[in-house]
Amino acid sequence: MKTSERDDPLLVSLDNAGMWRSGRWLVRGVSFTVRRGEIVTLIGPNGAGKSTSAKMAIGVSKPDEGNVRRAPELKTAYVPQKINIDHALPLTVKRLMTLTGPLSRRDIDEALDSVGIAHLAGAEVQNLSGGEFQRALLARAVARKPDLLVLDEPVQGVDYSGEIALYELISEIRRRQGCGVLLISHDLHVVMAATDTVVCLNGHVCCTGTPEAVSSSEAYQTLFGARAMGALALYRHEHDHTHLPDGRVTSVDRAGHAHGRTSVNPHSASENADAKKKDEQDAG
Ligand SMILES: Nc1ncnc2c1ncn2[C@@H]1O[C@H](COP(=O)(O)OP(=O)(O)OP(=O)(O)O)[C@@H](O)[C@H]1O
Repeated sequence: MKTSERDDPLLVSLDNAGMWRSGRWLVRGVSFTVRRGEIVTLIGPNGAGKSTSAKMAIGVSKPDEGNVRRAPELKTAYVPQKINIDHALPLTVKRLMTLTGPLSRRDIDEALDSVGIAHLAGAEVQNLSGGEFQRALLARAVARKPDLLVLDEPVQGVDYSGEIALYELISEIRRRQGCGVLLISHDLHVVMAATDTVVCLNGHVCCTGTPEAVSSSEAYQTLFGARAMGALALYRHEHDHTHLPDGRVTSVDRAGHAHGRTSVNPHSASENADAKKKDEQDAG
């Protein structure tokens, strides 16, 4: 369902949010919303401000301009990009679950079961595979039954088939718990198909849109397998603006005339290698 058609309760909304640190704008003009039951994916090159925007969304960081509004008593769970674990100390999966706060045995068992690793409760965290580790982190987050689940690069260190399985799991968690999901993706072009809204960041919101499943692409079916077509979607976006040194952007209309304003443009998803090349140039 498109975001505009939704009337589910609003969990968080960013309105022109910006953060100033170390003498520069890390991000500026960031606006998006996440509603209950909605999956919003932030994409963008390294350093684009994805984590910064997610941190403003959950209230870990305060915006220096603009507004961030959260639903009253919003319960968020955040799975960060990096977790420092001292591998010199033995740590079981079960213990990892309660490192940041107590949980009942039942909640632990249910959460591990829901992500398919109940059998690894007593396993040492340092021996887990990439996919198992990400599942353990997910279990720790969902055990607290959040309204908003924020996942920073949840498929890192996971191969494509593991990535597809994790995306299916995230969709299932959203369906079962009815929470909103804010996902940060490491990939500029492939997002989980269940994503309702993609927000492309590059210091500001470059564009937003709804991804469409690419079922006709033979190349992608070969690359990811038929099952992937249900879980992944390509996201094509065109950048039609120039970045200004103060963090603002100048948009350019079809006739090539420049306008000094922040641009937010909706685009649809489809396969396009040229767009990929252009994004990588923009990212540089
Ligand atoms: N507290 C801070 N002080 C100064 N600069 C910061 C701070 N936090 C982040 N940055 C910088 O802000 C920019 C955006 O960082 P952020 O982590 O949000 O990017 P990202 O899009 O999540 O990147 P990646 O894909 O590499 O994880 C980076 O250039 C980063 O170095």
